Amino acid sequence: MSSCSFHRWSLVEDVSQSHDHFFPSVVSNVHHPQFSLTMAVTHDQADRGSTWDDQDMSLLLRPPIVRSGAGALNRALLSKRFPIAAAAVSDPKLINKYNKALNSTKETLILKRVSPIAPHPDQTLAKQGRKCLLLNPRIKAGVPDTWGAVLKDGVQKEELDVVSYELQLDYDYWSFHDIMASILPEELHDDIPAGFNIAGHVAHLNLRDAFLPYKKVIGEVLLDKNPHLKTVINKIENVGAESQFRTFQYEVLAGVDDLNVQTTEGGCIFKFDYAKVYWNSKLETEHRRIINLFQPGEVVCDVMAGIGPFAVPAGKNGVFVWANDMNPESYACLEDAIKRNKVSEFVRPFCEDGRTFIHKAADSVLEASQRGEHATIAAKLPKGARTAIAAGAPPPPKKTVPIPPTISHFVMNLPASAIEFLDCYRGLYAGHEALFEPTTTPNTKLPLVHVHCFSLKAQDETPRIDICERITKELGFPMKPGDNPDVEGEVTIHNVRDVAPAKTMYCATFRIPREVAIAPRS
Ligand SMILES: C[S@@+](CC[C@H](N)C(=O)[O-])C[C@H]1O[C@@H](n2cnc3c(N)ncnc32)[C@H](O)[C@@H]1O
Repeated sequence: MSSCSFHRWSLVEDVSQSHDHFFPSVVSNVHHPQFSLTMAVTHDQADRGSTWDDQDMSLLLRPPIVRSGAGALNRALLSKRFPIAAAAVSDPKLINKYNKALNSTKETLILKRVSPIAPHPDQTLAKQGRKCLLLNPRIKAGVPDTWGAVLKDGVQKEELDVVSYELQLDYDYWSFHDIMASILPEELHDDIPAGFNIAGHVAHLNLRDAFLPYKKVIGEVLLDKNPHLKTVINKIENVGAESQFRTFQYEVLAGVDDLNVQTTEGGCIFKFDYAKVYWNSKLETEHRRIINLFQPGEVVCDVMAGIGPFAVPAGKNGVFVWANDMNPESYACLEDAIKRNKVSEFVRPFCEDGRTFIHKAADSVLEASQRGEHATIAAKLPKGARTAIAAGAPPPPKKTVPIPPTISHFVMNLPASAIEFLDCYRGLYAGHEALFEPTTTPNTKLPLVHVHCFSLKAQDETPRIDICERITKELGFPMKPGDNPDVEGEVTIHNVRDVAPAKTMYCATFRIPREVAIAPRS
């Protein structure tokens, strides 16, 4: 019954504008078309016999519906008052005792970013330092049936008084998602933009057509709710379709038109103009996964290195990287990142077509090794050495790390077309088969290739078969899905991320088959 009265104010106050999804169980007594969804949830909750916990309360106190998303953002309209009850304590010293007690019975208002302890709603008493505890919305000031034992007891002892309280929540309180749900039409709620690509201070959206009428408001709210952002842009053309370097056309939705960003990934700093080079913060996990496959002292060839999110952190780990990108702007940023992150002993930048670079890299690594090129690194200091050096002891001699003759890994992250570069591995080590097992001690394996690609999003074997067929065609050697890339002809396929409802980005890893690597170069 208590929830009835609660419900009544909800109706009076909210129905015209509400999209409140959660009401107490008796809501099913009310006949209103808006409540059909509500009832399903409510009954489920009644069945579970649950109380209004933290999550329920935040879902209960929703912002008003302001369907003005296509116009200017009017922050003032996002303010709303909620009539709730509060337990006013007769003596401020009692506030902690009752806060604890009412909290344990879930009778206080538990709402993120809102303290349940507030000044007394009566201004005069508030000025005297009187305080109150905000209560769970199911508790009504004038309805003792809704009070629990702690409240009843406190009132009886005259230590508490249950009073009406107006809780005001405004634009600053609501989350981005709350505000979007308030502003956007209901049919868009399932797909409210989330998980943007963020580069430094820039958030990059890729809004579906249905969201375009609301794009400016979306941009503004995003800026308001993310103080570290200064610019929100939206892609206006298809990535890759217009630029071989994977840059894109954009419009600024909110904030300053400045795409010169600085960001960190893998413990390294990158500075770049986001309009001119490729960067995708959603690939951080994939970058880390691949980097973790490399051993210090190995050589990696990053054929489409971009500004170096694989290469530069790998270099920091003591991995030699031949890093190439055909985009001169990316090359310039890569050079900058190498210097900025002090990895020039390990990372070498190149700017050419990956197709020609693959053979050149194998040759140039071999030549560098034969010339005895190496990195010189500071030796790891034993415990206490720093103090000894500071006191005048000579520092330990630097360590020399030789460049090995062969490449251990090739990375090819150009998912739209990298598979089409695989024919370039034919003849990679033509005339140099003695560099690899079984001739070598210890056994040197042929390079692993990690090639990114797109294929169908599917749970079955379809994408794996599709990818292996495409690899087979380019290599001229039969390749099939498998678990162990050390078995010649087997390809392990890692699901990187979904990029569209029916399209997934994968990474296929395989060892270059001997026959392919030692085939004569054409
Ligand atoms: C998807 S981005 C990946 C960049 C980087 N590896 C990363 O993970 O962020 C692909 C890169 O390939 C470069 N690229 C495009 N065509 C190329 C080619 N033929 N040879 C070498 N690089 C190429 C682009 O400039 C772009 O930087």
